[in-house]
Amino acid sequence: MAATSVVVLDRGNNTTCTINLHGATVVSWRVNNQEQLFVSKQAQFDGKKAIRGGIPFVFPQFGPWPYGPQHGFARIVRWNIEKAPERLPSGDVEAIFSLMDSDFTRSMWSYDFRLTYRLILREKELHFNIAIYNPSKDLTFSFNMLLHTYFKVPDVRRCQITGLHGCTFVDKTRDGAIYHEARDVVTIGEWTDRIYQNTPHEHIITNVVSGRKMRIQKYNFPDTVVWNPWMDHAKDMSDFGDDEYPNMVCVEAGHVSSPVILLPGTAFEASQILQVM
Ligand SMILES: O=P(O)(O)OC[C@H]1O[C@@H](O)[C@H](O)[C@@H](O)[C@@H]1O
Repeated sequence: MAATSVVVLDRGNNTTCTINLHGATVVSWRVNNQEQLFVSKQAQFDGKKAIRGGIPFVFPQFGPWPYGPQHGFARIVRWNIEKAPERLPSGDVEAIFSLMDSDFTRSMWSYDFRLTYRLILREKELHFNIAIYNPSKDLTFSFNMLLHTYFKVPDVRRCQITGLHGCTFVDKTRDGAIYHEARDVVTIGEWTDRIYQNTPHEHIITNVVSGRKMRIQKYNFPDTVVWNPWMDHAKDMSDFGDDEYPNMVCVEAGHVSSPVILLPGTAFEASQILQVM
């Protein structure tokens, strides 16, 4: 892809965030030169499919979709730069991306919409503010949305995820059966694909890169999806190495168990903060 397809937020001190306009996918977040996100060595950047890793933006559908591609169209279309990276008085760096309906999106989903995605890079944090506006005078639409974050980890088997105790979850590895999470912390040792529902605002993942912890804070994202394809399902993906599954965990803030219903002339906002602890 052309160099202009990538936008870099540079806070200094080797702390950067790189966004590929294809899907407004965050493809790198470095804190003091340490990469925090996993991107597969086999990820494709040809602008044809979603980028395998980083933070793909899932909208307006989560999962298979009869009218379009899995996880919707937002991750496979080119977004606009609404505001190029700019340093704030605090020293933090902000950029804003946007997406609106086009012939392509209306061929799958016949609604007008305005989506803005504001990113702020702080010293050890990355902030995500999302707003979706329904400009119609009379049509209501509904959608799902999710930030499909791939965290880089040295060994997923050593990670613990907090904040899921007591939550119900849909287990996609067991035909969508519903269970109750009894564990204080969730660990991963097999193919995992779960939609935890009504989760709290905060999760912590232990043993991410450099043995540190990652804090996830989320607002207006009632669900948390936890995914790792493990060995067998890694093989099913052409853009994911067979041996890469130990080095990633997806912990995804989403609004996916129930749709967001957006009345004409109204907006929906959601946000996430990632923090290296
Ligand atoms: O291969 P995709 O379309 O990027 O999806 C990856 C995974 O994304 C997860 O969020 C889903 O829960 C999984 O079911 C899915 O396999």
